[in-house]
Amino acid sequence: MKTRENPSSLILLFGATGDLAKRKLYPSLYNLFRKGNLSNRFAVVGVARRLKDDGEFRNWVRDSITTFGEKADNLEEFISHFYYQSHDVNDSESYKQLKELVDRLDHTYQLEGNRIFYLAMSPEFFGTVAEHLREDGLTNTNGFKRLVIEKPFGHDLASAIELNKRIRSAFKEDEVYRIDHYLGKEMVQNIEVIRFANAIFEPLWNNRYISNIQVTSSETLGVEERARYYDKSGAIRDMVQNHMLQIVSLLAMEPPIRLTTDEIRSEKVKVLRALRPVEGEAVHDYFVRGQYGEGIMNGSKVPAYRDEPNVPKDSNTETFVAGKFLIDNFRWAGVPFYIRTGKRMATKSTNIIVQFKDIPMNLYYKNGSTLNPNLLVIHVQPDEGITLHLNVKKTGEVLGTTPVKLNFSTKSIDGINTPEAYEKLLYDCLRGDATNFTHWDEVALSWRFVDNISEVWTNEQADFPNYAAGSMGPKAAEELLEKDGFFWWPVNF
Ligand SMILES: NC(=O)C1=CN([C@@H]2O[C@H](COP(=O)(O)OP(=O)(O)OC[C@H]3O[C@@H](n4cnc5c(N)ncnc54)[C@H](OP(=O)(O)O)[C@@H]3O)[C@@H](O)[C@H]2O)C=CC1
Ligand SMILES: O=C1O[C@H](COP(=O)(O)O)[C@@H](O)[C@H](O)[C@H]1O
Repeated sequence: MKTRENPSSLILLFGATGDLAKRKLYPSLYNLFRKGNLSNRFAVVGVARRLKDDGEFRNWVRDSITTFGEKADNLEEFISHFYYQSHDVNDSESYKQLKELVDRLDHTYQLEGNRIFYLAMSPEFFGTVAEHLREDGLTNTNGFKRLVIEKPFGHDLASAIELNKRIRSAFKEDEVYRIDHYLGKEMVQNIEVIRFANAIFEPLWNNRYISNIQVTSSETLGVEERARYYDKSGAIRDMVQNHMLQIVSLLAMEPPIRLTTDEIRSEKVKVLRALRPVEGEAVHDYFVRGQYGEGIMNGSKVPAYRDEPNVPKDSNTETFVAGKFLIDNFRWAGVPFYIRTGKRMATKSTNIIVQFKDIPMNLYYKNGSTLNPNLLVIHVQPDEGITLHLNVKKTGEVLGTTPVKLNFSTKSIDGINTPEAYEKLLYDCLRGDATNFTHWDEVALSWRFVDNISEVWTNEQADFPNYAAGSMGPKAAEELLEKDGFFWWPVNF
């Protein structure tokens, strides 16, 4: 057991009866516990409005783990650390009671005043809760205090600034852990290692050798039960402002001088500062939006976005975005970074394809044949690994070449499933490592970029739907690359 090196902590979880807590947070915490990555000195206080006592709450947590996680022998021991308070976060009086409970558990479990406040609830409450935590003395502690905050962090730059002000009235920047769960994914974390630990890639990682980079994050699911949130957000705010721009930052950043949180984040910030703004009419040249119509998926008919529950029949919200980013610095001048993401697409897949430039001259030219470009594919999900596409001699021929793939899969080397993103991020937070959480500067710069696009799209009614559920998005997304002489490589290439 590694428990001794892990700090004790009380985890105060707001939104304890919600979907995220049930599907991700309890199973992840339990995984940490059963692997010895959570100190035995911990307690979880769940907060939500629903009336429950500790026993009912523990049943809820147990159910969530047996349904969505992996069960093991010490599940009951784990669950005995859970407590519940029924509490409306707008009700000022409840925080006093909460403080009493927290102080009592602090003493019982010898938690040394260490506190993690996790806001797994609708963003409209983030500011209110943070302020109450300060006003009612919950943040007044001798141990560490950390605020984990779910996305979305604001709806645009102005609302993000406002929210940040409220949060910062109670927590310092280095106490705020803004979750972007893509930063917890194994292969997203691997981008830095692939780049900075391999002599064969680092010297080529620039505009002299790379022609373009493509990042695809396609989903097969539709909007599900989340239309009330999603229809006000759309894919640009839901996926591009955070996950896609984070991936682009990691792909484009300069090597940090050392692997500290501040150094890594500051290199990512520089990329976001170097993003060429896309505004006004240029939005139409650089970005494509789409909304799914009805279609066939897995042999069954699925409805159009506008026919999903709680979606207005004339919704102008995009469920698909493709875009081209240009990064105006010495390393990347002239190299397009293409991204696309959408719901109800043909396949669930996230991957990154780095396309290298053609060699200066083809010695193996035969009957009009061309050499395939070298590609480095980083498979983020569902498979995790990398594939390097090369050309080799075609056996038995003098001039013939054939493409081959060198494959690495994390499963083949580790033989186990890599931990779920939330498990890694919770672990980082417990240890006080904020590297894989987004700094305020990253959030602000991302909104600044995205706001220009949203503004144009909000003011123009789109001709939706423009792609069928089960396809890879609208035709205009293909044309975005074709006009630059490229095409989207297949996602599972
Ligand atoms: N679900 C997911 O997969 C993902 C979610 N997120 C983010 O996580 C956050 C939570 O999402 P999700 O779990 O899906 O949301 P849910 O709507 O499922 O859960 C909301 C939670 O907040 C509680 N709640 C609502 N109003 C109040 C109130 N006034 N006072 C106290 N508690 C309240 C609800 O409990 P009760 O009704 O009992 O009060 C419930 O526990 C959001 O920011 C979302 O964007 C991010 C990525 C993925
Ligand atoms: O943050 C979000 O991400 C999910 C996709 O996450 P993944 O880990 O399954 O790729 C997306 O469905 C959701 O709309 C968005 O809010």
